[in-house]
Amino acid sequence: MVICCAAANCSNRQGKGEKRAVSFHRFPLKDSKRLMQWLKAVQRDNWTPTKYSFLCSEHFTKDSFSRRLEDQHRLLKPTAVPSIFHLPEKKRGAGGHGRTRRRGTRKASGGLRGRSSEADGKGTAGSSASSSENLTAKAESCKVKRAAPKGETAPRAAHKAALQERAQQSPQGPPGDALAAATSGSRAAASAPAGDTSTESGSAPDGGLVDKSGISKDDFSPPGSGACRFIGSLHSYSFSSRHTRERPSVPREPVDRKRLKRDVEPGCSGTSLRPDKGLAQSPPTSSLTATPQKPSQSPSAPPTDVTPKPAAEAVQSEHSDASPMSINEVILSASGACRLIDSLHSYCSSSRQSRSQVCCLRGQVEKKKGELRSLRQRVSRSDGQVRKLQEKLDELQRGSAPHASSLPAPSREPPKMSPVVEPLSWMLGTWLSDPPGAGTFPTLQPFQYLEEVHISHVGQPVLNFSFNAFHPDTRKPMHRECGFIRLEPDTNKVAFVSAQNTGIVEVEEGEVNGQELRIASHSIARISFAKEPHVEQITRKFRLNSEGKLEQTVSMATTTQPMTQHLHITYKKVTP
Ligand code: HEM
Repeated sequence: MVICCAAANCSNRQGKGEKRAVSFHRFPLKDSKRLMQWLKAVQRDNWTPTKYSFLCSEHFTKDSFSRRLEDQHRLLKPTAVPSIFHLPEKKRGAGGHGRTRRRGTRKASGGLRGRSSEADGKGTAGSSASSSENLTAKAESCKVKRAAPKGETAPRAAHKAALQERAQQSPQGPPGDALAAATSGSRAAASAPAGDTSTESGSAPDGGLVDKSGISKDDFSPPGSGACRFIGSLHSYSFSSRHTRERPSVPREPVDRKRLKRDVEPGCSGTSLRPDKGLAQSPPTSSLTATPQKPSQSPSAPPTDVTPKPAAEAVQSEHSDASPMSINEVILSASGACRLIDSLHSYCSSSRQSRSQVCCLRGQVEKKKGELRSLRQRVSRSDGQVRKLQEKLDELQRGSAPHASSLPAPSREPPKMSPVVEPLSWMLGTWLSDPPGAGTFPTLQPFQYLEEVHISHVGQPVLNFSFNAFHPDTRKPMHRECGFIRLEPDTNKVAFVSAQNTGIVEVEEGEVNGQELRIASHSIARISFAKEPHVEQITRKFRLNSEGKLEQTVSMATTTQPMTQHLHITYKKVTP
C-alpha cells in the first residue's frame, strides 16, 4: 500500500524504492480546532479527510518538528499546522482537486477515496497508542500512483516518523500511551533495513546522521556505558519471551489492547532513564522474536520483518485490528519485564556513583596516608632532637653539680646533739635582738644596732654560730662574725673561735657554768691592713636570763683605750 499526501499539487507518496526523507502525518481528526487549521491550510474544497488521509512533512515548517531524545526521531509537534503549499492559481472545484493533480488515480474520490487491500490494515505494523492522525497501516489509498521525482518517500522513515509523532502527540493521555508510541517508534526505526537511507535523516558528510534541519543526530546522543548497554540488551529478551507467551492469544479484543496501553510504564525500554539504551540499541532481528543484540549495533541496523509490507512499516494505527499481534501489543505487554530491566539501570547508575565515591575516598585515603607518613617523619626527627636536648641537659646538670650525686642525702631527722656540747645547749637556737643592742666605746658615739644570732649543731661535738648585725634604721649589714664553739670533753672548758668581717680572727677560751659562759681572748690576729685602732683584748659573757633571753656583753681594749664595754644586747629566741 502506498501512502499519498493529500495536499494539492503534492506528489509525495510512500512507496518502494523511495528514498526521500519525507514522513506522513495524519490529519488531527480528534482535534477539531487544529483540524480546521489544517483544512484551511490545505484549501481543498468539498473534501473531508479521513483517518487514511495524510499530509507529508514537506508542508510543515522545520520548527513544526521536534526530536525525540532517545533516538532522535523526528516528531510532529502536537500544535503543528501545515503552512507550505504550492496551490494552483485557479482553485479546483469539488472533486477535481485530487484528480487534476493525480492522474491515474485508482479509486480516488473527494471523500474516502477507497481502500486498497493494503489500506485495509492487513499489513499494519502495530496499533496506534493514542492519536489517529499519524500514519497507519490502513492508509488512505493513493489517489495517484506515479513516480514523481520529489515524491520518493521512504516507507520505514514515514513509519518511524508517524510513530514518533504519535508518541509526542499524546500529551493528554497517560504517560504509558506516549511512551508506548515512542517505543513503537523505536522498534520501527530499529527494524529499518540495513543500508536503507530512506529515513528522515540524511547522511552527513562526516558520516553522522543529519536531518533536514541540519541537526546532527550525534548532538543528541547521551553517553552510555557497557553496563547500560548490556542492561538495554535485556529488553530484547523480555520482548522475545513476552511475545512468545502472548502470541497465541491474539488477536485480542480492542478492550484488551487499550488496557495494555494504559499499563505501559514510563520507564519501559529505557525511554526515560536511558533513552539511548533501550530498544533502539537492541532491536529485534525478526518478526517479534528479537534476540539480544550487541550494544554497538546502531539503531538502524538489522532489518526486520515486523511489518512485511513497506506501507505497513510506514504507518501504524489503532485501526489495525486485523493484525494478529501488533508490535505495540508485544511491547506494551512486556512492560512488566521492562520495568524490571529498567530498574537495573538505577543499580547501574548507583553503582557508577558508588564507584566514583570509592575512587574519591581512595584518593583521600592515599592523601591522608601521605600526610601521616610526613607527620611520622617529623615526629621521628623531633624525638631525635628531644633525645639530644635531654642528653645535653643532663650533661649541663652534671657539670653544674658534678659531685652532688656523691653527697649523702640529707636526713629528715635533726642531727642528734653531741653530748659533748650538751652544757652549751641552752645557747642553741635562733635569736633576735630584743630590744636593739647598744654600742658604746670611749672613742665612739653610742649607737644601736639589730642583730640576728644562729647557734646550732650538726651532731658534731661543736656548736656553729653566726652573729649578723644591722643598722636599726637602714637595716644595712654592719658587723658580722661566725665561728665555732668547742668544749673540751668531760670538762666545762670552752673554746670560742671567731672570724670577723673587720679582718680580725680571734680565739677566746673560758668556762661554761650553768647557763652562763665567760670567755676571754686567747689570741687575736688581723689582716695587714686592718683599720686602727687595733683591738688588743676582748672579753665576752653569755647568759640565759630568767626571762629565757640570751644576753651578750662584749668589752675590748684597743691600742688607745683600756678594757671598756663596747656592746650589750639581749636576744629573744625565735626558734626552738
Ligand atoms: C667582738 C667584736 C668587736 C670588736 C673586737 C670591735 C672592735 C672595734 C674597734 C677596735 C673599734 C674602733 C674604736 C676606735 O675607733 O677607737 C670599733 C668601732 C666600732 N664598732 Fe666595733 N667591735 C666589735 C663588735 C662590734 C659590733 C657587734 C658592732 C655593731 C654594730 C660594732 C660597731 C662599731 C662601731 C659603730 C664602731 C665605730 C665606727 C667604726 O670604727 O666603724 N662593733 N669596734
